[in-house]
Amino acid sequence: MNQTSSPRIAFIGGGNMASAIIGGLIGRGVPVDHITVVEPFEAARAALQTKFGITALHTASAALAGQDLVVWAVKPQSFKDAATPVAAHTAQALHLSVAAGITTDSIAQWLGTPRIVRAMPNTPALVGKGMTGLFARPEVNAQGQALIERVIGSTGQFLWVDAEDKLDAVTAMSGSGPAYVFLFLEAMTQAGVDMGLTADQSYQLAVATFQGATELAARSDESASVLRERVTSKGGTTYAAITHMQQTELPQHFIAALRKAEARAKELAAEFGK
Ligand SMILES: NC(=O)C1=CN([C@@H]2O[C@H](COP(=O)(O)OP(=O)(O)OC[C@H]3O[C@@H](n4cnc5c(N)ncnc54)[C@H](OP(=O)(O)O)[C@@H]3O)[C@@H](O)[C@H]2O)C=CC1
Ligand SMILES: O=C(O)[C@@H]1CCC=N1
Repeated sequence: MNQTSSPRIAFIGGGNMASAIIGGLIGRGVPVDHITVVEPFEAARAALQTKFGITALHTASAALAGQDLVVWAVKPQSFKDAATPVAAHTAQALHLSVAAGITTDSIAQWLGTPRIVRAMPNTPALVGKGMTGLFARPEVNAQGQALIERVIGSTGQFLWVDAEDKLDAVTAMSGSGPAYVFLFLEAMTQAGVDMGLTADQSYQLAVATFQGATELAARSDESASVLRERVTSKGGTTYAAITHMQQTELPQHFIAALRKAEARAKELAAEFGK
């Protein structure tokens, strides 16, 4: 495995999450001919060709031999079936799974190797603003971890967790999190339209507000609650909105929703693991 030139990376599954990571890698200069994708779904193969100029394989083949890294980006329910034809060619590779819930014990059993890192990325990886939680099994050495950091680092930020089950919390937070933000954007846009703005104006205001507020939080030493209070003039407009949100227990509902996502990650492990 060469740490100085671009690694050879195979993706098993070429859907939404694989495309987001591939977009990040290509954006950071990884040559397209170092990326191999196995993807049975014709429309997904066509999308990879159009977006990245990648001709994906229909099924696993000897072309998978000699890869530095195999990235598992299939749905949790497809993982076990997908593993068998790939395992025959990739015993020497390091493996990186992004599948929600599926444990490295299950994956090690299916692939016949314990050299596995589990990751929970998110779709902003596509624009280099991803956030990925990582967990390495003890069998993955420092060189393997450095390769993962290089690959995932090309898609944005990452953090390592010291226990595998913490990835279920990461899944509920940053893995699923972009969908929560998009839901808020949809609701804010609808509110703007209801108040007489055009849909385009409302969407621009909503997106810019998230961008500005999160950038302010990222750069500030102050907590989110202090930043919130600074917007909330006593008896003013924000106060009216925040009071309604608190009285209707929006924060509690939001927290409960994230716990549902965490619980679902654990269910996926039980349903589709070994
Ligand atoms: N989307 C996201 O934001 C995130 C997703 N993840 C994880 O990433 C994984 C993929 O999710 P996502 O990209 O959204 O799903 P997608 O359905 O978009 O992509 C998965 C792709 O894998 C293909 N596939 C199915 N079976 C095989 C096989 N045997 N060999 C190769 N490819 C196969 C599917 O084809 P077909 O449709 O024909 O089955 C599909 O195109 C999941 O495990 C998910 O938990 C993690 C973090 C964030
Ligand atoms: O919804 C899911 O199950 C996947 C995992 C995190 C984001 N998407």
